[in-house]
Order: sequence, then C-alpha cells, then structure tokens
Amino acid sequence: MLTIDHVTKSYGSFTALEDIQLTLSPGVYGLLAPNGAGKTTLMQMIVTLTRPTIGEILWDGVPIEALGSEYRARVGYLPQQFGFYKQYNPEQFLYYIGTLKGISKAQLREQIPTLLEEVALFDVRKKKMKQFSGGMIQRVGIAQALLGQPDILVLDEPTAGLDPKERARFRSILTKLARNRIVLISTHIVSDVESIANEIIMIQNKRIRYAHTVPHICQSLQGQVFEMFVPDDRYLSFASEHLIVSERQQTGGMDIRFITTEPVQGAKEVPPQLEDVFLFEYRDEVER
Ligand SMILES: Nc1ncnc2c1ncn2[C@@H]1O[C@H](COP(=O)(O)OP(=O)(O)OP(=O)(O)O)[C@@H](O)[C@H]1O
Repeated sequence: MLTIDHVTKSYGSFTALEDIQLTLSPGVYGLLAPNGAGKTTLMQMIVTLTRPTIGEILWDGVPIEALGSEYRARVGYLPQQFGFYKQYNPEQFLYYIGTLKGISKAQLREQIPTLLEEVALFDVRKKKMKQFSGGMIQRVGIAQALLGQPDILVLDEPTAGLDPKERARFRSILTKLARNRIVLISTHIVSDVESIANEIIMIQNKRIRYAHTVPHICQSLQGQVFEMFVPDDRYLSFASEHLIVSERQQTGGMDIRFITTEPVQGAKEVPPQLEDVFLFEYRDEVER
C-alpha cells in the first residue's frame, strides 16, 4: 500500500501541492485535473524524481526514501515526454532499458516477449520505431514501465495525442495490467479514465478535491443536471444564466445539458456523469 502522508510540495516560494493525503492499494486510479494542477508534481514525488517539501510517502508503512533502490525497483514510470531511440526496434529498446534497470538477461528473455504480447506489439517487435504511430510508441512506453514487474505503475498523460481507437485500446490494455498492482494515470480527459478507474482523484487549488469512485463523485451533482431544448432566440440569455456542460445543434435551437440549483421550466433531470462534475468543478479553468 502506498500512502501519501500530508504532502506539500513547493518550488521556491510557489506551492504546487498542499497537504495531499492519499492511500493507494492495487487498482486503477485516474488523476484528473486541468493542465498545471500539479499532476506531474505528484507523480514525480511518487517515483522519487523529486521530494516532498513537507510530509512523506510510505510504501507498506516505510518511508520510500529509507527504502531507496528497493522501492525504485518496485516502480514503473512513463513520463509525459517519453524519450526513445527511433533506430531501435521495441525488442532492442526493452532489452536496453531493462539492462539499465539492472534486470538480469535471463529475466529479460522471459519478460520481454510477454510484455510485447500484452501491449499488442509482438508482431512488430523487429520493426524500427521510427515507423511507429503515436499510439504504438505509447505502448512501447508502457512496456518499458512494466519491465521488472512493478507493484506501482505511474503513467503521466499516456493518452496525449492518441486517436479515439488507440485510446480505447489503451484502456483495455490498462484494465488487464491493473491486477495486483497500483496503476496511477494522469489525464485531463474524463473519458480516458471514467470507465477503467476504480477511483478518481481530482486536484483543485493545490489540494485533493475528490478521491473516490465515479458513482460517489457523481452524487455531488445529484438533482442538479438537466437537459432541455432552447430555441435560438433564447440561447444567449440562457447561456449567461446557466452553466452549460454540453450542447447539440438542432433545427431552430439547441439541445442543452446544464447544471442548475434552481428549477427551470421544461427541463428534464438527468443522472450526473463524471464529465458534468469535471466541468462544474473546473468551470473557471477549463477552456470550452
Ligand atoms: N520545477 C519547477 N519549478 C517551478 N515551478 C514548477 C516546477 N514544476 C512545476 N511547476 C509548477 O507547478 C505547477 C504544477 O505543475 P505540474 O507540471 O505538476 O502540473 P500538471 O497538472 O502535471 O500539468 P501539465 O499536464 O501541464 O504538466 C504549475 O504551476 C507549474 O508551473
């Protein structure tokens, strides 16, 4: 179990995260927040690239700093900017990274073919990566993070730049990988994690806003999400009075999904979704 115990991180006089308190046990965690909220900072502390200014991180009750390399061997990390060698094929690259991680040749021979299968790259294992799509490169990135069979897998915006088909493939791969390990995925795209995360962690104003299941988080907007048709001539005044979460053009007006605490005539209440909560919580930060 990984415990983030009252962690604050400052860069000089700027505080990026404040009093973060989290407990992670095996499962998928979606770290969901707009850019700049501190997702990378939190992940970098978990993978020991940077240290908390205040507080500490513990693995099964022991501070990770005290565990040193023993802890780092249990962690797999895919950074936001993942550096790879275009001239290498995935198999060569995994041998190279595995050797740097100190994994024995025998273990690599056993692990690499399985990993390539798991991320659906076995058939292209001998192809140079310069020919690969963004999605294929990200899958190589996951495979390298999985070398050494880590207990904690940290993926920083792994779906950035991927098309919808690759995103779907990614979700199904991650679901399989999450058995018996902690998988922490950061994203600012709700649909990337909504269906696969056991728990969603939202950061707001440098603190944890939510760390809970999707249904539990959605309850926060129960009875406040509505849909209705708004004719063109009423659209502008409606938009200025309500928080619109989505809209679809129709003849003569718009089908609008919106959040309100006041009753609106003709509006139909609908069950809240995670996207509604995300747009509501970050209404001043998210560009729409
Ligand atoms: N080394 C650093 N020195 C100073 N400020 C930093 C440093 N690293 C991050 N920050 C600041 O801390 C805040 C959180 O950054 P962080 O990269 O953790 O956010 P993020 O949620 O991962 O966003 P993104 O997806 O854009 O990376 C930002 O305001 C950022 O400018």
